[in-house]
Amino acid sequence: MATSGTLPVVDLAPFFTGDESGMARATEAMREACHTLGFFRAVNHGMPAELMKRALELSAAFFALPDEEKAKVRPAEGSQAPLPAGHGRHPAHLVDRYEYVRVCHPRHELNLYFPDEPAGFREAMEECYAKLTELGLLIQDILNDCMGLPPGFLKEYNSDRGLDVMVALRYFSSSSREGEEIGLSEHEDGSCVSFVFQDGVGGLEVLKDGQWIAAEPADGSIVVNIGDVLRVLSNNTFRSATHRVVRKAAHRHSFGFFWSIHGDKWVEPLTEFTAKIGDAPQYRGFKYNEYMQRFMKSRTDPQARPEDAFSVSHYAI
Ligand SMILES: O=C(O)CCC(=O)C(=O)O
Ligand SMILES: [Fe+2]
Repeated sequence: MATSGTLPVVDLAPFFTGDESGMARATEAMREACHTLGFFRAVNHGMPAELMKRALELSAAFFALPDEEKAKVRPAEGSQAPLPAGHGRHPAHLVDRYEYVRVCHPRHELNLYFPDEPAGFREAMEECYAKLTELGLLIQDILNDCMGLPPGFLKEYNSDRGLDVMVALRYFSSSSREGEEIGLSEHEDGSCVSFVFQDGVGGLEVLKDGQWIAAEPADGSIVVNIGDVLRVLSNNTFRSATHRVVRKAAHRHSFGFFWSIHGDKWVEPLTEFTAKIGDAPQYRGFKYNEYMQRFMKSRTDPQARPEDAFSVSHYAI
């Protein structure tokens, strides 16, 4: 399989030109990547390279503002919002070293804290959100095929876009002090599927067979990874790989987009991966909200010790 850096590459161009045999090849490449690594690099994905570059530059300009400016879009301490939009930083007790601006769907009432500065940042974020949503729909359809599900199954199961979230991130440049190498600690994503585009600095790494492999930056491409929801639905056929970000000599900027599901949805291994093929389910079912709350708490709760970290294996049978 083609690789760029170390990730498998999936060329989505055929889905825009209608080339049937190209679509079949891309679907096969995606299936293989989801089975073996849970990560791939999408190219010709429909998201304009100019937009990604502009959004990354504007986010860098935002993060370079003095803290008083960034504080204007920071939710109040103790905000009750489930996913407070706006500016924030890694929890102080963690080894992680990053800051972020989180936005929900542009029409969502949680977006109370949306930066006005620098000029054009808000518009670029909204454009990215819209384009990533289109890409999410396309990838979801292809994944539906990869999983051998009835046509339109995932689209119907996951028809609510209210919990999707986009995050502009800045990881702080490395420090010479020991124990401070990490930008974002190792984790699996709680999404259905996640999307990342990044500047040229690098630092995203994926765990494969006990080895960290670098997801090197490649201009214009988007890193796509499987989250825990698809891992459970597919009864572990699709991998939701552990990944992390290590700090580099320069600040690193990236955008993450997390394609989620409605909080009331029930998540359990689908019969296509269990009864219909004579396999036992490897997870018991759960309501997505319950999982998400525990997942978020494990990543942000100041009391949490790393060894207490919650993961989807909590539901493993
Ligand atoms: O910034 C990145 O490259 C990855 C971010 C990530 O893994 C996450 O936010 O879950
Ligand atoms: Fe992640």
